Amino acid sequence: MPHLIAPSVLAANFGQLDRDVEMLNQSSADWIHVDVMDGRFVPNISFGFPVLQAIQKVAQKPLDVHLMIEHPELYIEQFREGGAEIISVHYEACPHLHRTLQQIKACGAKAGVALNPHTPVSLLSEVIQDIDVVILMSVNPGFGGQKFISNTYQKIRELKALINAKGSSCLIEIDGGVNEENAPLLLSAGADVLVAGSFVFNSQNPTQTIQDLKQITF
Ligand SMILES: O=C(CO)[C@H](O)[C@H](O)COP(=O)(O)O
Repeated sequence: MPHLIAPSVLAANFGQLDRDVEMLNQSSADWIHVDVMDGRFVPNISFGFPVLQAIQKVAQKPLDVHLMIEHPELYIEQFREGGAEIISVHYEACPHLHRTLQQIKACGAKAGVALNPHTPVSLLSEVIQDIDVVILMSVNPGFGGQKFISNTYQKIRELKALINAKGSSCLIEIDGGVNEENAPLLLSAGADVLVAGSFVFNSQNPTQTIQDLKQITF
């Protein structure tokens, strides 16, 4: 499967969100990554339902919603109604992860689980067959523009081995500090989806930057 690119609108210009989402529509982006932060699970607050709905009105690509929130199970249906096609919750925020994954699937979305940098992939061993996407955080969640954590390469290889061992079809998504230098290494380690925020939106030509990420061969 060719790899997927999911630009993160966390790094977009919120004063011109329509314009930036329209740029993503016209680009070779595959998904639109939407980071929801509650100021409790992570030390930052991004946005919630009204902004998601504003994105949904314009977006013509699947919305990949990454919930960096406590008690995500309280809001799954609302995020689905807001247009989320992929809903990812954090392993660290879900004491009843299996139940939360079933809840996400029951409302018709793809189910994702995100792991903080310190969380081992082996903890997913009993649920990997129930997961559509694992997000490996390659920065500590909460802020865009941080430095990539290089331990991620090893985690990708471990996760790939777990996926293969269990016969899962789960995708591996990498989120945080992705750029043109680490992207080929991430893909060769086994990543399927690359999230990129600052690298895309802070570039001179975001459309071209997305195209460059999409065309990486390794
Ligand atoms: O989940 C996130 C932050 O918690 C962002 O999606 C991630 O940091 C991407 O931004 P950048 O590419 O700027 O690192």
